[in-house]
Amino acid sequence: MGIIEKIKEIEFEMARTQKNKATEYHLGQLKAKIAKLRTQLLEPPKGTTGAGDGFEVTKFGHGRVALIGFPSVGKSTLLTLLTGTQSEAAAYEFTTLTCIPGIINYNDAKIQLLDLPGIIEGASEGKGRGRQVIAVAKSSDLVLMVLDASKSEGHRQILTRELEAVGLRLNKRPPQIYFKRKKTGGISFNSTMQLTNVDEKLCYQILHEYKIHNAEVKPALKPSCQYWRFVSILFREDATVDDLIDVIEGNRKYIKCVYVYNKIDVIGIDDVDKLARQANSIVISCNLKLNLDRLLARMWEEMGLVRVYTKPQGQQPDFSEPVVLSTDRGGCSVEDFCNHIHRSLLKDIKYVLVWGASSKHYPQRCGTQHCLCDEDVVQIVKKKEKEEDGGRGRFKSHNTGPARISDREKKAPLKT
Ligand SMILES: Nc1nc2c(ncn2[C@@H]2O[C@H](COP(=O)(O)OP(=O)(O)OP(=O)(O)O)[C@@H](O)[C@H]2O)c(=O)[nH]1
Ligand SMILES: [K+]
Ligand SMILES: [Mg+2]
Repeated sequence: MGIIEKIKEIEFEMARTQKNKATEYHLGQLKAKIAKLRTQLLEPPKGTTGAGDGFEVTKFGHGRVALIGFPSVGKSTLLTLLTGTQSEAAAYEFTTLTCIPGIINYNDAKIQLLDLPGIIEGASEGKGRGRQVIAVAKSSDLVLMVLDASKSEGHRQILTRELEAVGLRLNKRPPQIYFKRKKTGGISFNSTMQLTNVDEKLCYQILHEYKIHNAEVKPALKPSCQYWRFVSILFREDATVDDLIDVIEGNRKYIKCVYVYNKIDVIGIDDVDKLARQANSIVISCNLKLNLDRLLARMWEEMGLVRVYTKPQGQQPDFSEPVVLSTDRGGCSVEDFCNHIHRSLLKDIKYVLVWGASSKHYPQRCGTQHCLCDEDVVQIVKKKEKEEDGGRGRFKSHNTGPARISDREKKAPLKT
């Protein structure tokens, strides 16, 4: 029996099993079984790397966004509109067959946008080009799930399920469960609060499930797994069985997702209003070029991008080319900023001067752990270098609290 058939069989068994206190352990075990099979399914066939056939696109710019959706929802039309790169759009399904990259220039940053073939139910099991598309989604920093506003709401659930099946978790943070394998010492199970979903017995049962798996199936694949009998687990929140399995599997990817409802030109205003009010959703029309600026602003926000402008000592800030950091990836502390410029810079730094929303006064003298905000200006003061004008920057005299550097100030010369 193939892996997919095995998954189907267990799913069938789960559907038949009543959900109650008595069956809770059995259901938990079945869930772990499915998770293990899905992980096996993700391993590329022997002798291949997994991607291939036009889907290998080099990362570029300050972040990567993937367009995921059913066929003919308008993904290619959207890519062409936002990036200027032509991606063929047509009224028939599966017009796009590979991954087409484009670049969005926004706020002095470059965002890589990827157009992809449409996916359908069963994509996670390899239907169509589902597996390749999902692999690209996993490599991105943000997923735009493009939906046809005139079609069934069920599409959103189907796609979410397909992505979940391969270990993608949308708009969710990793479970607060500490999980560590040990070489000796048995299993220690602790929690910082009352647990309502998982108890010690269920937890042991799930672990047991994994031990058996690793004894039977090539332990060489994951050498560390032979020690899974010895683990320490600490629940820091009232997590579920699914959360526990996610932590044990350890290969989940937590990605933000914005649901983009396209083609609102063909539905009524009441329906548009309903869709627009849903969480993590935005409504657009490619045909009427409606709301595309809002979509860009939303992408920027979700990616947590932060522009930092450098100001050399005694000179005007360089507003032409920011250092772009991300709060989600890599962080946006002064240390991250310095590492971005040059790896050896950090050890030479005495402190930095910061103007902008993150500083309490203008300029603020900050250490390397200070967190920077979008559009801050930073001057690096190295060891043995003298502080310029003793901090009497032009912003200081009329500072009234945290504020962004305005466009007017960017254009005006900065007195130093
Ligand atoms: N009414 C309307 N039609 C649109 C809109 N955006 C795209 N379309 C049409 O929808 C059809 C499909 O557009 P595509 O951009 O090819 O869709 P896709 O999602 O890339 O499709 P596949 O590559 O086949 O998965 C085309 O006929 C477009 O003209 C829109 O905002 N409103
Ligand atoms: K199409
Ligand atoms: Mg297309």
